[in-house]
Amino acid sequence: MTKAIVAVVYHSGYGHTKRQAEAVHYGASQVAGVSAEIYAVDGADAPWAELEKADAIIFGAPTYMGGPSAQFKAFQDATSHTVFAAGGKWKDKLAAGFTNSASRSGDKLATLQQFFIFAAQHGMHWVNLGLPPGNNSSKGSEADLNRLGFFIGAAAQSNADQSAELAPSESDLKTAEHLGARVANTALQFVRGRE
Ligand SMILES: Cc1cc2nc3c(=O)[nH]c(=O)nc-3n(C[C@H](O)[C@H](O)[C@H](O)COP(=O)(O)O)c2cc1C
Repeated sequence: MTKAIVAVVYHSGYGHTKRQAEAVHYGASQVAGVSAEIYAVDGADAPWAELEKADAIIFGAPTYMGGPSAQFKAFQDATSHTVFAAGGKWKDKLAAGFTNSASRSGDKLATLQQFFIFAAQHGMHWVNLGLPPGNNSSKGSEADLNRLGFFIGAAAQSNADQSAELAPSESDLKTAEHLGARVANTALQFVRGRE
């Protein structure tokens, strides 16, 4: 049976984005034939060998000051040496992204766009969220999948005064699961196609 490896690599300062990352990982792990892995990173100390083996890498970080957290950006910057200059080790892998922040927008789009550019620099193929926007009509609600209305990746919102046990919302976690499953299914298509 065809096997594909999907790696989730993320940073979380206070645990909210960790919960989102775990939901992405869970979604990927539910797809038959996929081995799903999850790694927390903080700067250049990262599982480079494991990431090189993955067919898809899903990037995640909280949005801090309108971009990925500095800890995750330091991980990204380290790939200049460990991945790019080392021979384009991530070329033709799949990529996707997710982010979480306190405000409903909070400039999360800037973080996801930054991940997209980062993936393109490595020659990776970007997988978008693939869900219609939720909660954008009189019949919508906060329980809708993709309630924040993103297309490029998965977004989550965590109230600034709530701990990671309470936020992000169930709908945001389900949206994250959807992204993980979508990337996993797409990774299987790519692996089968290459075979
Ligand atoms: C340094 C810093 C900068 C932040 N900047 C933003 C921001 O630009 N937009 C926003 O909506 N929330 C911002 N927040 C709130 C966090 O995104 C929010 O608390 C998030 O849930 C933290 O995720 P974490 O628990 O995974 O670290 C910021 C928080 C910190 C600590």
